[in-house]
Amino acid sequence: MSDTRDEVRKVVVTVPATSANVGVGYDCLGLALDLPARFTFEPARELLIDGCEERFRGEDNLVWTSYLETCKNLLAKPIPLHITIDSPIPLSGGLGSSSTCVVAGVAAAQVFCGRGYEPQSALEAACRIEGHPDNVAPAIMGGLVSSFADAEGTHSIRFDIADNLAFVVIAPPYEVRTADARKVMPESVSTDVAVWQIGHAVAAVNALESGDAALLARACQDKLHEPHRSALIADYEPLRRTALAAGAATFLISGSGSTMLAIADGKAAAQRVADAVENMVENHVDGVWVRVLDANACGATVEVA
Ligand SMILES: Nc1ncnc2c1ncn2[C@@H]1O[C@H](COP(=O)(O)OP(=O)(O)OP(=O)(O)O)[C@@H](O)[C@H]1O
Ligand SMILES: N[C@@H](CCO)C(=O)O
Repeated sequence: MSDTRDEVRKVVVTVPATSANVGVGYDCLGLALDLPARFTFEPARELLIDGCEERFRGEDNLVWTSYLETCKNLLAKPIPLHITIDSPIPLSGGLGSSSTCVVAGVAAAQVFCGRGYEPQSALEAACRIEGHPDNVAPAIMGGLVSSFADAEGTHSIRFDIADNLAFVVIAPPYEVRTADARKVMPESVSTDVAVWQIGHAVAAVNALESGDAALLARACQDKLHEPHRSALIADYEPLRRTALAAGAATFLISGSGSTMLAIADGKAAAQRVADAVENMVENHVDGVWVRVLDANACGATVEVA
């Protein structure tokens, strides 16, 4: 087993927030948003983690465990690190906060093990740790990514997202556990639903790439998971009604929730949607976190000093 290299003084990994599923692409599609988490790694005498909540500062920190796992797979002895986490991504779930931690830990291990950052092997390692590609793939590659797995591994295909589309992330102040959101999924679906999903998913990818907001509105009509999961988000219906009435082209559950995502044609339209959901009088959601974001095109970046 080789030693990780101690001549690297500092590694800074920046990873964007991501929104998995994009409505009709359950467990396949994901897109990156311009809301980056920044992780700084410096060699230290012993593990030290700061910048995050106290409960995440121990040996079970996801950045650290992803770093250790990757060092092990690269047959390198891990060096202790001082990890500083600076993340604006809400923990309430649905914006890929765990994927940012996994990608950062994997990338840091590659650099400290002397391999240099390799996005393709980072993607494979991060998929193994996270268990599914729909957040880690866009977190690494940026843009919109469609993934599928076969006997040879995971294959991720990247698409650019049109500049005119703007994203409104709406995070209510409560969590939906992914395990609970997966429990409500049907065990099987009819051929009609499968055909509906395939046609709509292809159209949704085209609409996001071309910026055709009218097509996006038609295409993002999910029958696979959202009808079952929307009941788990207490404020889903009033938020959806308000966002669509204010001009959103479509309104989706981001990942497994509880965050929701409205997509609008242009920043001004997106801001109107954001203002409408923040200022709802009837059914007002106390503590809702709302941001207007662009798509992120470049994915994770790694700087080494
Ligand atoms: N800023 C952070 N600092 C430390 N740990 C974090 C941070 N953000 C996320 N985590 C880790 O990731 C876990 C959250 O993962 P979870 O999959 O439940 O949410 P998510 O990634 O936001 O949701 P989704 O996968 O649906 O987008 C936390 O419990 C913690 O272990
Ligand atoms: N595709 C996953 C994302 C959650 O991490 C789901 O919807 O359950």
